[in-house]
Amino acid sequence: MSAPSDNMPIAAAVPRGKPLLLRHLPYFVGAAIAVALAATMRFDGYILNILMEATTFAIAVFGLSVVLGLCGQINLAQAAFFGLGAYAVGLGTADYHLSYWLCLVGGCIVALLAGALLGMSTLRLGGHYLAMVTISFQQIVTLVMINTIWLTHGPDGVSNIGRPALFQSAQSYLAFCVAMLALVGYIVWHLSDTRLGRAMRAVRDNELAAGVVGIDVFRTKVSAFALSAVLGGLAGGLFAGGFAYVSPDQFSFAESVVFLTMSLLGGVASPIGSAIGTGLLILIPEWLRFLKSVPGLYLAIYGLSVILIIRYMPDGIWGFFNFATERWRSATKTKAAAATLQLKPATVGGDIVLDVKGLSKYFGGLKAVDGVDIAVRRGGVHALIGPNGSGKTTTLNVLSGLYKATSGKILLDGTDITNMPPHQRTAAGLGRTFQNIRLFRSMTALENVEIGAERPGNPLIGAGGDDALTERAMEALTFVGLGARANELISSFSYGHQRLIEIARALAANPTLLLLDEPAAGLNSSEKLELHELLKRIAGQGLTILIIDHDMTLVSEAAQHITVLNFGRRIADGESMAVLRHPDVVSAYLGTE
Ligand SMILES: Nc1ncnc2c1ncn2[C@@H]1O[C@H](COP(=O)(O)OP(=O)(O)OP(=O)(O)O)[C@@H](O)[C@H]1O
Repeated sequence: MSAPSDNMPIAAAVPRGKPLLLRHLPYFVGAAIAVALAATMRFDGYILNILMEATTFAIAVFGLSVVLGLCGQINLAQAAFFGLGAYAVGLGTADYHLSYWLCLVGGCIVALLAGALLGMSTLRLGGHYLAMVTISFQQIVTLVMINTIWLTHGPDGVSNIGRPALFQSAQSYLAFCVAMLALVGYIVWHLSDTRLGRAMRAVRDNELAAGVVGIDVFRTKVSAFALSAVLGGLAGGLFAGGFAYVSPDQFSFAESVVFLTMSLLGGVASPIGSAIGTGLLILIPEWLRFLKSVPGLYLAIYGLSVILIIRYMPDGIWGFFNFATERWRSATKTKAAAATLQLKPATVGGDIVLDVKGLSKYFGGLKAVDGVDIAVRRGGVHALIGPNGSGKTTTLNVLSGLYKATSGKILLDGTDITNMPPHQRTAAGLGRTFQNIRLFRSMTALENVEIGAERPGNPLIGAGGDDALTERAMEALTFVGLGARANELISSFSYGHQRLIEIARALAANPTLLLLDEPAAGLNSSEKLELHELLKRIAGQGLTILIIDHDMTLVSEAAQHITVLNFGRRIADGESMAVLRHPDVVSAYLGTE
């Protein structure tokens, strides 16, 4: 690993000195100029329509940058949510003569509810299943718009849609839409640095690890989906007021694909990318209009341009340029000293921190874990060993809630956690690392560890906010010797250092019990020595560790107590040296002469 020692005097930290609004002042100045230009420049009707379309579409595409870019969930029904907002304003103002504002808010609420319901019923599905469900929802909404003629006027659409009294002229309404775009853009841009935004990014990068560090994965996904839907609804409401006419063909599946293409083209991970993609997909057809005289040529060139951009810039145009400047920006972040990490594990229960009774996990007919008892004493290191396939990782997965136990009971510090989902177990004080490292790869080391520190119930963070979070994460990174590299992306760290970051992420959460799944796997001998030193320092602060490892030197030196599994059953348990000399262990695990 060769990590710098934990005595390194300096550690990098994100500057949070200036108040947020002051730091973002240039954004608001730029937005104010854009609104002023939209309100005062003289546009002809054609340009005004293009600008109105680009502005409202961009808000809907911002929704995709939340659900797809931040949270990694596909949504092929954004045009349906856009349509719900548009019809709420259209029908409300034209047929029922309601206030525009009431209809706009109503449309957002309808889209929000539809998004939340759709999300709640489908987000346990992943990947292509989710895509199919969103397509079906999109088709249902389109069919309702076409066929419920008594309500929607069917294919004829809704005309004479009203605008607010304050923005009656097309120009002033455009300025209002630009202001809304700037506001929504700011919220979406800032979202990724909030607790919810970090949770979304963690879910996108590694759903399993996100659950284990304390994030409620399902709730995070539903929130992202609902937020995306509400932005779709808002955009649709603004669009209806801008064009005074809506019809079902404007909100079809094809439009959802256009929204998706806009977000992918510009760079789905950022609202700036979404705005670039929207602008380009609206402008390219206008620029290529002169080609329409040759049948097919226009569409061929349009399609080819989009394919080329996506092929050579898979993260979109903004993602491409952003990546180029990322390393430079992380290198220029300011540095601040970090205090020494304090581990203050809770001590609610008695002498036994983890009490596992009769734990079983069957995969069909295979008894991977079969009636295992483990009692982990408070303080010190307890090892769980056994030959390959003996059930060690399965035991850890059942303990951390990734697998549901077939039978048995798990008590953590006196609390029964047997039926809790992973994030609740983390909140109860369980921390873990993985055999195959599971870090959030699009984030820096510091961001990864901040997410760990953020675990619900971490008494060391409390209401301390972002500064306390950063401080805690810096302390944990410095503790494992990587404080000076806090702002580097995960991809720039060696395998051994990534293991240390995973341990720092777990430590930042101040767990009651730390589960380490083969932390020495893939490390060379000097890295193993450093790991051993680290384990000693962790145990020295009173944190209890349950470790799985195949390295018998590490296990015998670090652990005071060992439990041995073979074919899913416990074959020995007790003080380390006695267990390692036990004849059953020698024959089953270490082999006989
Ligand atoms: N998700 C799963 N579905 C079916 N069988 C599984 C699953 N996970 C593990 N197993 C099986 O359960 C048994 C125990 O596997 P496990 O990974 O827990 O062993 P282990 O002791 O951790 O092994 P290793 O030291 O090689 O990591 C093995 O036979 C494995 O094939």
